[in-house]
Amino acid sequence: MSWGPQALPRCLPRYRCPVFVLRFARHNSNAQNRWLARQKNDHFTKAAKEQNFRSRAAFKLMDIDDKYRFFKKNQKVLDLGFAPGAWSQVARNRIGTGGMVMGVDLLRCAPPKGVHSLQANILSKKTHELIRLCFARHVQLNKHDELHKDHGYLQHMLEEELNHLKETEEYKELYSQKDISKDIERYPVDVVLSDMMANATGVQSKDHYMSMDLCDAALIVAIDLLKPGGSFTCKLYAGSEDRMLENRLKKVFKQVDRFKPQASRNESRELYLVGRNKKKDVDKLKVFLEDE
Ligand SMILES: C[S@@+](CC[C@H](N)C(=O)[O-])C[C@H]1O[C@@H](n2cnc3c(N)ncnc32)[C@H](O)[C@@H]1O
Repeated sequence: MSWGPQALPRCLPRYRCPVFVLRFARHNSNAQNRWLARQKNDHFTKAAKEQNFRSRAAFKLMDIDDKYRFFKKNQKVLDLGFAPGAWSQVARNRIGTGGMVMGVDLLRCAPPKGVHSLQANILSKKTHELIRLCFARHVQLNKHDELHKDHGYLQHMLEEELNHLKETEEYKELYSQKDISKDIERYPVDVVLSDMMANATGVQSKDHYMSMDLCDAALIVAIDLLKPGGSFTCKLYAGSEDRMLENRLKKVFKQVDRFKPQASRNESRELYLVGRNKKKDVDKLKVFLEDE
């Protein structure tokens, strides 16, 4: 572990004073020790290990789906912020081998067996276009290693790939179509999941706003790609604007619920919004611009 100023959270000024750095390092390592001890004794962490899930987060999604039952066999599922991959494992198990799960994450992460993956930033519109093409089966993104070999971060390659795709007939057909009977390609996804979370700064309001931005990005993906009747689940870090987000969801889904899964720690400000039964012909501008 590095103890230099770069190890400090972003919320703190970059003090060069060695005494401050040492005190902070001691405080930080105490917090880490407490976190490790808590993880070691945690029932869900043990159960995740026993059941070969990549993290205890698997139990949150199982709990959510046990209550709202949105997974069905053979669905197409988009898992935003999938790394390390526990939610994708749960989705894969619940939809069976006839469906498709695609995970998207900023981080480089080999996906679980049977899951497609894309290393990209969901805040980029290009990522949304690639996801559509991938689900519409016009591109196969399961060539993870080739795509990532020489470029840790994929944005540059996504742009090249997208420029190339824009010249193909499939792309032109997909984006020029007006025929509503092609809904499968227009709205290729049955379930959108988002467990995205940026690195916490420890400043509550900042963490809340960062979480709101990620939820809004996930909601835009759902408006653009999720089929009518489809379902949506997103994690948020509670704060002053979560009711506004919930209201936006109500313009997109017929049923909207808040849920705190058992595996979510009581002291954590995280909670989940679940939207079911997506409405037809949702107007994005009305969702985001009209009075709440
Ligand atoms: C709590 S983890 C997700 C855990 C995952 N659901 C699981 O079950 O293993 C949150 C993830 O969101 C990702 N993330 C944060 N911001 C993102 C962004 N703008 N685009 C894509 N992924 C993002 C992070 O890299 C991180 O891997």
